Amino acid sequence: MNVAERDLLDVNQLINLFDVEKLAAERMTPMAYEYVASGAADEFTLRWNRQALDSIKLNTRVLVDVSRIDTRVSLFGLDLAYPILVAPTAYHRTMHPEGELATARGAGAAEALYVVSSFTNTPLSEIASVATQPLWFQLYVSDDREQTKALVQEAEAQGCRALCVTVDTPVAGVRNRQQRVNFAMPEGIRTPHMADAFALTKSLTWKDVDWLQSFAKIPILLKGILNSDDAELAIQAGVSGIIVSNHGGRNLDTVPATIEALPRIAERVNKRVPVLMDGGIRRGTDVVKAIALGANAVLVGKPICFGLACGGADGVAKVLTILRTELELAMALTGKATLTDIDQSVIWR
Ligand SMILES: Cc1cc2nc3c(=O)[nH]c(=O)nc-3n(C[C@H](O)[C@H](O)[C@H](O)COP(=O)(O)O)c2cc1C
Ligand SMILES: CC(C)CC(=O)C(=O)O
Repeated sequence: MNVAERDLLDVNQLINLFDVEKLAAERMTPMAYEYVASGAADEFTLRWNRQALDSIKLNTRVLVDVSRIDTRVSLFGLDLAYPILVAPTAYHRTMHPEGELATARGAGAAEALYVVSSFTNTPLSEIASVATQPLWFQLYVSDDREQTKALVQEAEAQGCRALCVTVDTPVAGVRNRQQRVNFAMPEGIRTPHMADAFALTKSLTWKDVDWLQSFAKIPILLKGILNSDDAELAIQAGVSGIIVSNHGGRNLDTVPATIEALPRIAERVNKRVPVLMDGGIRRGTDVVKAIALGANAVLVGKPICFGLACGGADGVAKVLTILRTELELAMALTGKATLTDIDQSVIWR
């Protein structure tokens, strides 16, 4: 049996996103698994992201015509089939030999937008050449601002439709589980767009946001906002969108779950720009909850990595298709035929 056949066999057995992680744990090197699965320090935030979503109850309406469920959403002029994006995650060749190429193919097959990390193991030009759905680019600003400017221009040249500037990582968090396995790039795997994690700048400020906007030709979103005052500053700075994120619990431990931070940020933003959210989204009902509490769309990180590890492009597509299908079922069962119908009334108070 070749790798592709084995991947497919396994992918067909996956029923939900928790199955995907279980199989991935068997399939990945311990180093790669720990890198993906772990959170910072004592992993309170990592757990809270899930617990907070689980603890929200849904309020249903019956006798609503749900024969046509419409999950479409428009973001910055892009029409997406459903409001679930592939979050930017680093180092995909540590998870599957085809790395980011498989991720792009899987996202394409599942009609999902893929946000490509600055820390790819594959040149962006190659990823763009296999992508069949829009790409966005996640930008890490490095100490060398000329390198950063060249990277933005490369992302634009490769057709990326927006930039997600990550603002929650002046340093990576206390990642004890990564330390225990001495996480490092395996021999022969490179990061063509970033020297290494030490190149990240610690001096990123609102001035850099102005600077990026002075030459970027595509919309800029700030990824990693948890504080509504920062959301306000982001809007004053003129950014096009906000991503509420705690980096999947990987940076500062004991910050709140993103679903807890989302409502106050959404309230402050008051629809002036789109608000996206990530962290712990594993079920279609989680997507409904995020939209009800003010998100225009969500992103998923770890499940995509695990899907990739289980079955390359097919695994990525499977994760997205499971989540999309669950979202459609959750909408039908709550009596919400379109995303705009999903408001706070769907949350049980
Ligand atoms: C393995 C891994 C690598 C990540 N790499 C990046 C990255 O390069 N840039 C970035 O902005 N966020 C990165 N993140 C954070 C994700 O974009 C996202 O915020 C987070 O994974 C969402 O939470 P979830 O994994 O619970 O879905 C990474 C997350 C994981 C799990
Ligand atoms: C190189 C790392 C800082 C990439 C990242 O964002 C992560 O591992 O969470």
